[in-house]
Amino acid sequence: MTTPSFVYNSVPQRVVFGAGSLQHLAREIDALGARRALVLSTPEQRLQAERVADMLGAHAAGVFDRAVMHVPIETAREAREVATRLGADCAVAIGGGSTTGLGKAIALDSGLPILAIPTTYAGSEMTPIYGITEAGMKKTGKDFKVLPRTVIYDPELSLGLPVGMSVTSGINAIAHAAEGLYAVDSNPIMDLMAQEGIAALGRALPAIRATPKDPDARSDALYGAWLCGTVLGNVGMALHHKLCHTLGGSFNLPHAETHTIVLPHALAYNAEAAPRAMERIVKALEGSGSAAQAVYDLARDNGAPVALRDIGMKEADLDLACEHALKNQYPNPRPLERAAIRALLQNAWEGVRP
Ligand SMILES: NC(=O)c1ccc[n+]([C@@H]2O[C@H](COP(=O)([O-])OP(=O)(O)OC[C@H]3O[C@@H](n4cnc5c(N)ncnc54)[C@H](O)[C@@H]3O)[C@@H](O)[C@H]2O)c1
Ligand SMILES: O=C(O)CCC(=O)CC(=O)O
Repeated sequence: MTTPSFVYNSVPQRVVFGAGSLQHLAREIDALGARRALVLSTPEQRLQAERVADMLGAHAAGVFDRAVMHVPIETAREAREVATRLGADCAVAIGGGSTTGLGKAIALDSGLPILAIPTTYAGSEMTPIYGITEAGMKKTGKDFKVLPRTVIYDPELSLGLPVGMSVTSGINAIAHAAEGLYAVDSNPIMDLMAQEGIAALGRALPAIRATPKDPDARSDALYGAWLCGTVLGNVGMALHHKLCHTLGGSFNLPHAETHTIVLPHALAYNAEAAPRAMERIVKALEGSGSAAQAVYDLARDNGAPVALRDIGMKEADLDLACEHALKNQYPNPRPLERAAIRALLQNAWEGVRP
């Protein structure tokens, strides 16, 4: 096989990886040239945020603990005001995609550098993509100002991530890599990262289910999340991400669970149009059937939800979801066909194995 032509953009970002790597926080803040860090978290992770602020000592400007999913504009404004009032010259985001997303909303406005400390596998820390919700509509955009300058991946911080959330968050990460493998602007470097990322999560999730505090499995999962997040940040996403964005944004479905349920069906939809991508997914997951089945089995066998009806989606809303998904055209290996997408949504709602 000859190597195809491609464009690859490399972006400067520093990653510090390993159990206990949070101990290097002060050094990393110093390397950013920052003096006063505003620490961000959700209310649930306030204690972790306070620990981070304690480690920063005089370099902590304060803790803002009101991050919530999908970054409501009101929260973003409040956090921006707090950052200005406290004279922060850097934001430290400890948590999942919601907290990193809040840091991005501050950076978008002020250019403040972000140091991200991810504790889920969503992968936002590796992307220049931001999302802000205003008047019930989530808008996303891309700006390199919001890409965290430094990321500290410390698997010890995710030891307490509940098993259910670990599995769905891990499959959210797999979705980034899977769609990266058939992206219009894919490239061989991202393909390598995608396959390696899927394989790491495919190994890690069952191990986490068996032993939630297994340090090696947590480390493997975070490594996979890093690789998959990098793919999301570098190449364009397709039908699957569009569907999840619609289902999350318009029907208020939970983010990682929605990804987990929809991915097998989106892969089945694209299977014939993207055979090489499917082969790589099957290989990474050591599956015996199709890529769609391998992802479905990973979810089902590890206790994750497999049906949209089980996470609050109404059957009566499937037509509207289909309309939304067809509204804007976007690249996808298989053309967007109304009847087939409606069938995909029905299958995902019922939770049938593709
Ligand atoms: N911009 C991007 O590139 C990108 C990528 C992926 C996801 N996202 C966004 O991120 C959001 C979802 O992020 P998420 O799935 O990470 O969920 P989340 O950040 O909302 O976290 C879910 C819950 O888990 C808690 N939590 C996180 N880590 C924990 C830990 N180690 N132990 C115990 N509890 C923990 C959080 O405090 C929160 O209560 C969505 O809004 C999504 O759109 C953005
Ligand atoms: O930051 C966002 O809200 C958009 C990117 C995103 O959520 C990626 C995903 O669907 O996992």
